[in-house]
This record gives sequence, C-alpha cells and structure tokens, in this order.
Amino acid sequence: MASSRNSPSEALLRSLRAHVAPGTPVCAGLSGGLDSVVLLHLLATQREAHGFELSALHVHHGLSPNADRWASACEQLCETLRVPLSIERVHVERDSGTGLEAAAREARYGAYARASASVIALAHHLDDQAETVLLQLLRGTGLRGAAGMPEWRALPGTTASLWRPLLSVTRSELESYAKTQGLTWIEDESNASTAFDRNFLRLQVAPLLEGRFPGWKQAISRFSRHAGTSAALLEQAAREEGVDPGSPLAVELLRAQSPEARAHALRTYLEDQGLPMPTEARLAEMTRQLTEAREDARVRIEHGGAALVRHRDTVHVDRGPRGASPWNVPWAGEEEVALGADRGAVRFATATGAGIAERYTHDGTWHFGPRAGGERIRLEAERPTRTLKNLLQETGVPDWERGRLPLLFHGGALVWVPRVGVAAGYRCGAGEPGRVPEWFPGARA
Ligand SMILES: Nc1ncnc2c1ncn2[C@@H]1O[C@H](COP(=O)(O)OP(=O)(O)OP(=O)(O)O)[C@@H](O)[C@H]1O
Repeated sequence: MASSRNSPSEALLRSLRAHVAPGTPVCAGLSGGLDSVVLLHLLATQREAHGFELSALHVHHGLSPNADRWASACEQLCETLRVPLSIERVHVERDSGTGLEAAAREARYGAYARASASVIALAHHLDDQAETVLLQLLRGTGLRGAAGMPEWRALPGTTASLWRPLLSVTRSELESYAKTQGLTWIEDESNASTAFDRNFLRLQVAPLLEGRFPGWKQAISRFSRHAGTSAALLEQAAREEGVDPGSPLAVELLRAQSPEARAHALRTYLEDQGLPMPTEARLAEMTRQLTEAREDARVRIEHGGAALVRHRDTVHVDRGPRGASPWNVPWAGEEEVALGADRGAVRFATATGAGIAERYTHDGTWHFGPRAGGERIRLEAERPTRTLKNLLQETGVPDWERGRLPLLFHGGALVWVPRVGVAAGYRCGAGEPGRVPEWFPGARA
C-alpha cells in the first residue's frame, strides 16, 4: 500500500498552524469510530503546546441498536483524554425522502451548527476524499463536485468553520497510529454493507485500484484540488459579471454571447440559492424561457421545491407561500425580532412622531405572521380600508416577495406591512414616542 508523505501528527500540525489561532475553541465531531478517535487523540496531544480550547461532540442518532454503546465509548475516551464531551440526541426523519444516511448527516450538521465552538473538526481522510470524488464523478458531477471536500470552509448559518485536517492521511495510516497509541474504537456495522455505493467502492473497487495504481487516492486528491481551483476561478468570473448571492439575477446575464457563459450564470445563481442542479438540457430550456418571454409576461418555472420567477428584467426564487406552513412569531417590544427560517428579522427603532405609537405596544398580544389572503388595512384615517393585495400591487412589491412579507398584528388587527406602512389608527401623533419597524429580509435568525 502506498503511504502518504504525512504521518497523522505531521498533517494535523501543518493544518493546525495554517488555520487555528491559539485560544480558539475547537470542537471535534466524535463518532467513536477509528477516524474521529484518532483525530481527538491528536488534538488532545497538541492542545497545550498550541493553546486552543478542545471539546468534543457526539451526535446520538438513535438509529443503530448499538447507539448507546457508541455514546458510552465516547464518554470513556473523553474522560481518559480529559476532554469535555457533549452528547446531543437528534431526531432523524426516517421518511425524509432523501435517504436515511443523508437525513442523519443533516441532523449532524444541525448539531454542529448549535455547538458553541468556532471550529468544528471532522476526521475525514484521504480514502474518504478519493471515494467522495469518485462517487461524484460517477454521478456526472461538475467541477465543484469534483473538488471534493475542502480542508476548511464556513458552516452555513453560523460564524463557525468546518475543519478537516486529516484529508491527506490514509485510513491505514490512521489505523497504525491508533494501534501504536493503544487506542480502541468501534466498527460501524453499516460499513460492511455493499448496498451503499460508498461501501461498494471501498470494499470492491478500491482493492482492485490499489493493486494496479498504488497512488490512486493521492492522484484523485490532486485532481480534486485542480478542479477546486478551476471552480473558484469560474465563480470569480461569474461574480465579476454580476451574479450576486444576495441579489436577484439580471436577465441580461442569461443573454450572454456564449451558451457556456449563460449556463454558468444560471448555475452559479441556482447554487447560491441552494437549489438543485438541473440537467444540461433543462438548464438550456430554463434559460430560453427566462430570456425569450416578453418583458411584461409572467414566467414561472417550478424547480427543486421552489420556483424561478421573472419579474421585469430580473429573476428571483419564490419559495412560497404555496404549501408553506403558517407561522407566528410573538413581539413583546424587543428591539429586534428574528423571524426564523429564511424570513429575516424586523428591527424597531425608537423615534418621536413616527412609526407605531409606543403607548399601544405595551398591551395585548402582538405577533408577526405571513399573508393568508384577504387582509385589509386602513392607511388613511378618513378613507376606507383597502385590500393588502391592491396595496402591494400599487407599491410594486414583486410577486415573489409578497409571500415572504412578515405582517405585524395586534390581536387580530393588521398594524404594519413592510413596504406598505402602519395602520392609521396606530400611527404616532406629532411629538409622541413611537417605534419604527424595518424588515431585513436577509438577516439570519
Ligand atoms: N455521530 C457523530 N457524532 C459526531 N461526529 C460525527 C458523528 N459521525 C461522524 N462524525 C464526524 O464526521 C466525520 C465523517 O464521518 P462520516 O464519514 O460518517 O460522515 P459524513 O458527514 O456522512 O461524511 P461523508 O460525507 O463522507 O459521508 C467523522 O470522522 C466525525 O468527525
């Protein structure tokens, strides 16, 4: 078997120096299997010399009959290494539609996001990387997929980062380390089933490759780094053209000269929005529909549980309200209310003679909720109430945004609508203290 140039300790040290400043809270994802047991041991060995804070997190999925055994093995190891351990029980949706493995991974990533460390260390190694890239290639991936797992990346929705310091180390090198150090670990019983594609590659394909091309894992990993660099350069080109993760996509970019540039702009936008990648043929069809319709025509393309909507000369993603469940977030006078999911936040500035009169805000129940249809609001004291639907049309709030608007209610009365205003009966008089709400759709909960 070919051995990588790095021992596990050398690989860890190099990556540690590159990414982790002294004093940083580092939390190791600990399954109790070989890889993460070695990672935790390596980190524990380095923590004093390098001066970072170390903790561990075991996510208890409750799926395997041995789940409790895994958790107690983690407890024992952490006690020996004197590393504080949290065990988080998660609920894995068996019928999530994405498969059990993916659902468990999603639940695990949710637990990482809730951990209070700034760095989450994971023990993926060179064999994992080679298998991941091969699987991606077999599924017909693009450059980004071929780039495999990065050593360091942000954990979405948090200020934390995911760190994989052992990507250059083979599994057999980890095993030698574990044996030398007298470490014990638990074998995952599901690793033996070739019903999973990854296990099939590991158990049946890898030994054949190993016999013929002993450096295949390193070679694939090198290729994945080239793919990653190329993907980053292409992304930079799309950004320079004006594809921006926080903004709608300009239809103009879909009219670019070359079909490759058009496809790339739409792909980058879909990726930014977290939507699945369509086939080439479907992507071309989407581009055609979005660009060829008349400017005032309504174009709506259902895709990946959401819809791409063209509004004048831009494209947006509409994620509801069709099928979206009703939601309700109370307001008890706070300066800022996070609305959850991807609904952003509302901030209340204090003012004199503007916004909602402060005196009304102390009584009764206030809450935010979505449009349900049929809402009315009186904006001018002497005029009749108007339907929200008409008001939104007049103010030019695009279709795709209407379903996302957070409405503020006092009991059953509609008091405030972003982009529309405050109901006349609640508005501040001159010189009176008031609260001026403002919606920040992109703010994270
Ligand atoms: N139950 C768990 N609790 C905490 N961390 C875990 C757990 N399972 C796995 N990890 C962490 O994730 C790393 C990778 O494990 P594994 O390959 O099983 O997970 P994965 O996220 O599904 O990765 P892949 O994308 O390669 O399938 C482990 O080395 C460990 O650091």
